[in-house]
Amino acid sequence: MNIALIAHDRKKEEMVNFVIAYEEVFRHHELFATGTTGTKVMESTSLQVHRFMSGPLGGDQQIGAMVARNEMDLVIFLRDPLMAQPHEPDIIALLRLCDVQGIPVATNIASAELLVRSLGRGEFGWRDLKDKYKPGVI
Ligand SMILES: O=C(CO)COP(=O)(O)O
Repeated sequence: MNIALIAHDRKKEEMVNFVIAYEEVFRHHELFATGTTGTKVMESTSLQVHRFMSGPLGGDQQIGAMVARNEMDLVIFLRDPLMAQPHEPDIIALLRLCDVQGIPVATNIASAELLVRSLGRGEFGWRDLKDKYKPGVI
């Protein structure tokens, strides 16, 4: 599965600790991240992460492009709900596209944990049918 990891600055330590805790699950998947988040994850784990640009410079939009093509299977986006971001429109756009495509997205650590445990149990097999599933078409 293709997994996106994104964390705002005050959530980066939480993201790194989370990825360390579930490293054995993440090891079996392709990881993508915004620039700084990806760097911090790679510095603290043995995982390889495809890094896009930093979020404020367009990284959220680059991940959004994969989401729009239904190429991302899970998005973990630890947002900072207490600090305004200069690229807020990009953030909203990314989350909107997750809803357009029906892609699982976690914006806090509790939801992330539930989704990653589900992933570890092999419960994301339905994503293999993604080419057959067209959003908005019943
Ligand atoms: O700003 C971000 C997401 O909106 C995160 O970007 P970085 O991982 O580059 O800090």
